Amino acid sequence: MLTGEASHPDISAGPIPMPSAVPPQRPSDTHRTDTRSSNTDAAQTDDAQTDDAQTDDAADVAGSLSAPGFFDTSDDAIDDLTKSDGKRAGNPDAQHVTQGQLFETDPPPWELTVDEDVAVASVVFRDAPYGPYDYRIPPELRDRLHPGMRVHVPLGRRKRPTVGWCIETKMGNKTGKTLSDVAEVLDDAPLCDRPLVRLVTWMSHYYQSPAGQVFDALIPSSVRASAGTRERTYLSPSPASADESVVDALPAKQQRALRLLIAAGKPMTSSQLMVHAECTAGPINALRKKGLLDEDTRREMATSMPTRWQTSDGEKTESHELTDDQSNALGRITAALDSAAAKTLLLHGVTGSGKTEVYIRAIEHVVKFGRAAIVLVPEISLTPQTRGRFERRFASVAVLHSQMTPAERHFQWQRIRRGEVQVVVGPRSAVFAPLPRLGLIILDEEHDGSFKQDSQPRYHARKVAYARAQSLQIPLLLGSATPSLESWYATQSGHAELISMPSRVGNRPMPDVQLVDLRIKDERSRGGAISRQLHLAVTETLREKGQVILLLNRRGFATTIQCPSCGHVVACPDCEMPLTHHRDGGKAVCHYCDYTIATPPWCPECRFDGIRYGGLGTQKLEVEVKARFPEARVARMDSDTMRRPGSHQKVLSAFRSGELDLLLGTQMIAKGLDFPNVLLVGVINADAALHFPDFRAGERTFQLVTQVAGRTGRGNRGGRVIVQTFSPEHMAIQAASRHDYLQFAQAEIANRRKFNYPPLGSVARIIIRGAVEDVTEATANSLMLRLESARERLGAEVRLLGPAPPPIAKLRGKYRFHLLLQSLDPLQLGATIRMATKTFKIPEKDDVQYVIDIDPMDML
Ligand SMILES: Nc1ncnc2c1ncn2[C@@H]1O[C@H](COP(=O)(O)OP(=O)(O)OP(=O)(O)O)[C@@H](O)[C@H]1O
Ligand SMILES: [Zn+2]
Ligand SMILES: [Zn+2]
Repeated sequence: MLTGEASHPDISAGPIPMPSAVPPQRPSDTHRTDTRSSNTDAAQTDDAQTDDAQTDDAADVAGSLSAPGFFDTSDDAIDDLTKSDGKRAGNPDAQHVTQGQLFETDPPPWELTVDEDVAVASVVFRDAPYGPYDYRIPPELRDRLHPGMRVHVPLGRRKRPTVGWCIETKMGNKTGKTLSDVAEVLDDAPLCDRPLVRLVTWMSHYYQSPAGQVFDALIPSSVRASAGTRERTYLSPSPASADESVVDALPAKQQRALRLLIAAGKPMTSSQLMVHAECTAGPINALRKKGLLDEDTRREMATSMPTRWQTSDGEKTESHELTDDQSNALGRITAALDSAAAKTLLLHGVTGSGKTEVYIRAIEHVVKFGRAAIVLVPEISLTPQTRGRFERRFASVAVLHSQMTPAERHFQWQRIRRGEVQVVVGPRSAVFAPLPRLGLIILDEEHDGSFKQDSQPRYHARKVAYARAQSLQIPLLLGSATPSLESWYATQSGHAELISMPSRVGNRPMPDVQLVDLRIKDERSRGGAISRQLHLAVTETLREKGQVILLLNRRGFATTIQCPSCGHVVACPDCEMPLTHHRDGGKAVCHYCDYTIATPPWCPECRFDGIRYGGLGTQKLEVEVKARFPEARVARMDSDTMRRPGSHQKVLSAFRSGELDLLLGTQMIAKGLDFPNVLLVGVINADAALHFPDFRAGERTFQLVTQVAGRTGRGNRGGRVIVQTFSPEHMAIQAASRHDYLQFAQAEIANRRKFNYPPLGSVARIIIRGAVEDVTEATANSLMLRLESARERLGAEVRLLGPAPPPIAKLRGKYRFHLLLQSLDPLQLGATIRMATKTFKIPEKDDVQYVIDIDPMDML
């Protein structure tokens, strides 16, 4: 039984298990949002803080909230997140023992004096990586300040008060020092509840990102800035107007307005009064000047929110009778819900097996008990189709998406927080939706790369969802036809429960996949991208009035612009990567930084007239398709054609209604689409991503090919797939062609085991960037030395690689180097980085920054 609040342990009660320090003395005002730079080491303070760096570092490592790895860690780590950790917090001389006695600490060498009568707030900041720092709460602020509110406090030598977030209030100053006072409380009510505050501190620790930045990711800026509210000035009669003789001496229009306002008995805005008194602003302003009106300015919620989304794309309301696979899956999910345990479930259902219906039924079960659910989807799947499916089945759905205005975002956030919403559907940031009675978190297409944020804090929504579900003791449901190896491995190691849906709804067969070997000359088409076989298949499909999807995962027209005479390749001056030629507008564009120039008509090096466009992008494919199949109605979908809000849904509904015959595009056409009349899917070049210098290259290729192949055979007319490749024998492509996830997963796990790559071990990456190449490299080298010595001091088993230039060795004018860390134990890995960077300083003149990326999803 899913019961009420009581069955969910209250994790909000206890203090946050992170050590506190006094405010730093040498802070920095010049911190950049996404990076640690030269002098940001705010925790670098006086006396005991640095006297014995080893004790201090180790205490920090151990006393902090341990970072749970994704499934692959001991339950102790999770306990840290779920339990109020009273025995640790504020008791720095306790013996902190984590895995394998690794971080046992000596008692600190100084005596502590505890002042029990002082009310203390622990505060974290945006640009101070360490902390929290303790401040005294003056008596007049004691009742007003709660965790989750912002405060103004003095920080180091800064002249102006700094904004910080209060994460804990407590009695007793245990720092042994005199604390500075909280200067001001900035919010009337907490911006997030205790469990979310705890999630922030966990994320800050695990991702090694300042907690203030994590708060910024958690709370929409419009909420922080209280956008969506507006100031309105209300008018009421002033005391002077009580004198009848004064009122009578007025011009007629002014009299009428004033009498009306007195009669109304409640304040009005001047525009309301103008309507009622049928006058212009003139008489009202005159009354103001005479002091006959009192003004009161208030901030109010703007009430009605316009929405720019259409809700339906013509699909009928559906409530299917469940297939056997679906009922079995639902049964196991409801069992998990009823057990009120923090179970992780992986729903592995082949494409078209009806996973969405299972999600909806599971949420119905949650809603029945007065609870709510979050459904995370890849941003690109936030189509009206997905949205409609949820909106038709639940009374109150909040859909979050990136094209919302700040006011809309604010409005939805408030609704969610007030408990008015049953289901939140949104991309990765929706994992933070402040639902007061959350009962289930779902990640659809859980393997999708968009769940990882590529700016600070570099979190993965799956891991954050896992942490949030654990802390609330609720189930986490992951769903995919091509699960990430992380989630798959969790089912093999007993950390997650596997639920399989091996067949399609209605027992439809999986589509036939045919591989075309592009190494064989006869298979390639002369001067084109479409092989003979694919050409034939498209022709047949169009003749049968079926629809076609063609996947090419590269936008633009030509991917290199090269001089055949001297060999010069036109490249980005800031990134040194080849520019891509875009035919619309004749532009050459850098796909890494958007640097754009007019495509040069001759070679900029040798002036040779006859520069060549090599490589294939979607624009060139579109030209070829239109030439080969002139009668077909074709649309292209990639991030160039889909810039305008709504263009995505426009093309998809045209395709659904049969106004288009052929859809070509990048991976955005590979996901989630459910169109029964698609009889053919063509993959133009399956190896495009296969030979990337990234251990996930095979996994990505398998996922992409399997997912796009899954777009066909979803109706009663069958479907087939043609995959063009230069590597037909590659395991990922072989497995995808047979729809054999298991074969792929087993072979790939074996590959990863050789190097302890995730999911077997953990990886972190540190990117160092700067304007001067050798200074940047020298910084990378000295950071490496620090990592080596931290590893030694901790006795941590961590492999260190680098520094080396990554594939993108220069980006936006900055040289880049990276370091890779690898370990079987995420705790040791995190601790090594923490110790190495804690006191790492880069001289300001070097202008070098570094970024820590825990569990990186790409190595570029
Ligand atoms: N029990 C059912 N009976 C009939 N049709 C169903 C049933 N369940 C789902 N469907 C329909 O089957 C189609 C496929 O379902 P859905 O899109 O949920 O599959 P999926 O597993 O999410 O696939 P993919 O991973 O490819 O996105 C949809 O059109 C859906 O309406
Ligand atoms: Zn040339
Ligand atoms: Zn560039």
